[in-house]
Amino acid sequence: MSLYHETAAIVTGPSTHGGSLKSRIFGNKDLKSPPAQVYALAFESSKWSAILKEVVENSQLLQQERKLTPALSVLLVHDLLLAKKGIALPASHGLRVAVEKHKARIQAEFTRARIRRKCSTVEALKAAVDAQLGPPHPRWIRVNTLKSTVDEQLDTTFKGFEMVATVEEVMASASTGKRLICLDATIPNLIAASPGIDFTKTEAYKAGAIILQDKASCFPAYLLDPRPEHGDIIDACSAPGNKTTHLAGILHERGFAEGQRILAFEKDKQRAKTLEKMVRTAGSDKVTVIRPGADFLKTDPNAPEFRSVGALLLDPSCSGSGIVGRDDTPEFHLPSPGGSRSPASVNDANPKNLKRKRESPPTQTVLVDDDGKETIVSSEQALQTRLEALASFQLKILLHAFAFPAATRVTYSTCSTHAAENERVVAAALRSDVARQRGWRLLRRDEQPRGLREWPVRGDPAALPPDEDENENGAGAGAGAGYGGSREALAEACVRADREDGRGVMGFFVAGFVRDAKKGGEDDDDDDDDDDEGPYVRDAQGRIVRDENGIPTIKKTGKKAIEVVEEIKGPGVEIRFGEGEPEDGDGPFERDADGRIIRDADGMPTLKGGRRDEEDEEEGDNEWGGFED
Ligand SMILES: C[S@@+](CC[C@H](N)C(=O)[O-])C[C@H]1O[C@@H](n2cnc3c(N)ncnc32)[C@H](O)[C@@H]1O
Repeated sequence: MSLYHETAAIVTGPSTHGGSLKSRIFGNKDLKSPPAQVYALAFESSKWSAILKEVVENSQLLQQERKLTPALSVLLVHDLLLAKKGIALPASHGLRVAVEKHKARIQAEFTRARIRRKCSTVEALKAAVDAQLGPPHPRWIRVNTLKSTVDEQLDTTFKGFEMVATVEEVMASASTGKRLICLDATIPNLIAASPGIDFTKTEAYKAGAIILQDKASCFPAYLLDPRPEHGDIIDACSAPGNKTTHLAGILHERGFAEGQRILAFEKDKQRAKTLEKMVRTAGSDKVTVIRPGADFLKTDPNAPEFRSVGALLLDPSCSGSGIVGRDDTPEFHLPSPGGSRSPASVNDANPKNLKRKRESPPTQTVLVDDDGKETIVSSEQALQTRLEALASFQLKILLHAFAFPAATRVTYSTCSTHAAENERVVAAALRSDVARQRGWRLLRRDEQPRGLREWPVRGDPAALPPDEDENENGAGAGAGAGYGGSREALAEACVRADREDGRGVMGFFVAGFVRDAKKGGEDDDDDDDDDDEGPYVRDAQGRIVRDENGIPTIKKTGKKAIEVVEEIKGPGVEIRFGEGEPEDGDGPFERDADGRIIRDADGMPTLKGGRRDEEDEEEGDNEWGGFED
């Protein structure tokens, strides 16, 4: 089968089978033609197909040449008009002859299509067609400080490039063919280069001195801001290793503390091999301990090996909806076999209309997450179900990280644009027991490293329900219930990147969490729950399940909390549920100045009035942690 027949089968096959165009082509073992050639023809023809459909229909090609199918006609006419070497078939091949016979008419229709779009040259038409794909993205190159410096790279890899001041100038060079670079103003050691330049053949790339990494993907390690005093750093979801090696680069510049390591978890053994290769090439293998096939969620945060873990970077699997070029293949427009003349669809070249087209929900989309799991999203409901499953896993990872006893910094990131995987996961994490007991809070914008403090694209407050603490003006009443402040404050602390806003980045989200090491550590009296989620039974969303009187059930015993309280409370202690705070608002036990329950040497709480709870001791139930959710 020829290149054209194979490509026609791909572009007309169901796009929901086999994932993105790239994976459908490169994963197709039956292809006879080189996959790269099939991909280039499929992609470029799709990009031009709205115009080519018009040309084929208006030239009546399909009526004249009955053996041509609509898909074949678009592919062949594409190469006839736009490929440097024309149709890639021998001159006597039937398909080539069938199209070239009508060359004059086809070219005349192409000229008419161009003029209808008010493009004075073919170059101008090409630029209009490229505009369909949104702003061109620069090549982002992170200089790996373990192996090189920006100055060294400017003198070698980027010799001959012209330095400009802004990324907008770099992006604009897509149409001029100039080779431009600029030093990024947000992330240290990051360079933006003109779109379309292939750096994978350079010596620096092969040696691991430069790493191709989108600017937004550099946010998490920079926000985590790892330092020698943080002890071991966990990268919980590491492969392919962009952020693992970035962490190593930052720590290298600051100087690793004696024995300080990066512990890199990767559940997928196959992906762990890529991680190993990347870590080795980047020269960070001596400071990185890779756990191939290890599930971060199965680690015991209190295990001695994690005693000195001070910071964790969490970049879990997500829907990947922010990734540039993952499934951005333009629609393939087929000409009508009947040859009805196309209306002069000038709107197809109007970038405004094209953008609207891209944004309108596709009839059927395939979500491909980092685990390679594909979900056909044919309805809003199917998308919501997938997002809920991802968000529940992402929240679990975050709460697990909060439980590491010495941890004081955590970053949570996704390459998703969905609030369900982003702001809402952050809000749910802040509402969790483990966050409250250990004192985790968001790293405010004014506390972030300068580059991200100044980065203007922030979280979306509208994506969040009002906080329990928030008054009707939207102002937060302070920490405590809910996520401890206003929606605006939470959103301001979150960092987003928008792939459509002309800053040349992929869609991304990151938030940082910090806590005071003294609160909720191993010795903290309040921190005696069964697991990360506290002592009460919870629903799938992590909310405490209460009965009609507002009474929670204790996980360990299966008893209603009131029954236990009845068991442990002494005479005269009145506890009211469902009306807010019991008694004076602090519960029945004595508390210290910081509000923590006072316990004796055996860990038993002391009831107000001085009585230690005997029955509780008899039951052997010393897990009681008060009334806080
Ligand atoms: C978004 S990717 C990470 C990208 C990576 N941080 C980078 O910048 O190169 C998510 C990765 O997490 C891995 N993963 C998912 N769940 C995991 C778990 N429970 N424990 C460890 N790794 C996990 C997936 O296999 C996938 O390789």
